[in-house]
Amino acid sequence: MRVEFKSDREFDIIAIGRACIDLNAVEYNRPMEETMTFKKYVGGSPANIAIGTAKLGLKSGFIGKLADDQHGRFIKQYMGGIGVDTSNMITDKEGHKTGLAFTEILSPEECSILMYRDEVADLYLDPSEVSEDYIKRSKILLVSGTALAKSPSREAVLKAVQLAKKNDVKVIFELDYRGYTWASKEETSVYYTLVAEQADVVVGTRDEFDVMENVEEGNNEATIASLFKHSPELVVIKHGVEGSYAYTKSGETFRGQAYLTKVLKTFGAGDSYASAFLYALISGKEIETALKYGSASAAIVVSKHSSSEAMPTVEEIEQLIAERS
Ligand SMILES: Nc1ncnc2c1ncn2[C@@H]1O[C@H](COP(=O)(O)OP(=O)(O)O)[C@@H](O)[C@H]1O
Ligand SMILES: O=C(O)C[C@@H](O)[C@H](O)C(=O)COP(=O)(O)O
Repeated sequence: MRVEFKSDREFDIIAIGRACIDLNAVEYNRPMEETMTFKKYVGGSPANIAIGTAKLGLKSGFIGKLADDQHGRFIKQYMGGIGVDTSNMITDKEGHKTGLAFTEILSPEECSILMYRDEVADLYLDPSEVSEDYIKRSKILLVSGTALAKSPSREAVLKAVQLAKKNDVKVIFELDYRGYTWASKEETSVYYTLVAEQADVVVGTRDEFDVMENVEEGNNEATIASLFKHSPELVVIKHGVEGSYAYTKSGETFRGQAYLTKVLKTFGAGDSYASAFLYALISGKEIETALKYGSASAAIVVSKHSSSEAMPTVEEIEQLIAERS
């Protein structure tokens, strides 16, 4: 089965949410307390996806708010340089800061992220800064769940979703749960459910769907039974190295196997997976093939040091799939 997109759109994908900085431990396989050097990359899940899809040759754009400082300027310059349209990346004028994510790589399997996200510019995106003229030029609006964590970014995203639906732009909801940013899991559950029920495609890990449903140890069957009563036509549930499942409203289930690789760190898997999965869907590939693209892209990124800069090309993804078939 394939997902249909409007063909007459200038942009393939416009992402909305945070564009931040990742500071990845240069000396890894040790606790962060013993790490003295960090390498700077652009980060933030939706920014990583905009970059990942641009590297795959899609026309991508971004709606977000950047700090008026060196980090904000670096992010805009880097994303523009990769080919992401930055015309709707607004510069904050109220002194808010760029979000920072320090990554700890204790071992390839034990990674964690220490986030500095107080008063971050991205959560100050205002609804008045979301343009219908921009959104309606795209096939997809990619919404990051973290952008729903606080007002006014929350209302900006809700407005963007309304405008996307009005203009037949497919809404892809990446749950992207970052607990640190939210007041409570109850609150997350309310806003995740609100947007998931309006989205066309919902993507997340099993744990993230549990947060959305406000349950412990939920199951995929219950998740899809509930979501398919509403707008979603496709739900993708990721289970880490055990792979992923795609469920369609018409009743099909597809399984994507992870491609085992020499892992350097585990973060970046989700964003690289989403980039290549969406690339394949937009390119008209079957869902089963799109799962392979997502898994191969993730396998490449977990074997490298960064999330954004490590995003692969189509050739690298196709080569890995061919080698493993
Ligand atoms: N250690 C790993 N080795 C290879 N592929 C992986 C690994 N971890 C995750 N992946 C791939 O990345 C996808 C997304 O990973 P997951 O950990 O579920 O998401 P997230 O990074 O959003 O938490 C998985 O479905 C799998 O294909
Ligand atoms: O999303 C962030 O703010 C941090 C990311 O930039 C970081 O690279 C990361 O954690 C990506 O993780 P993923 O969800 O496993 O792709």
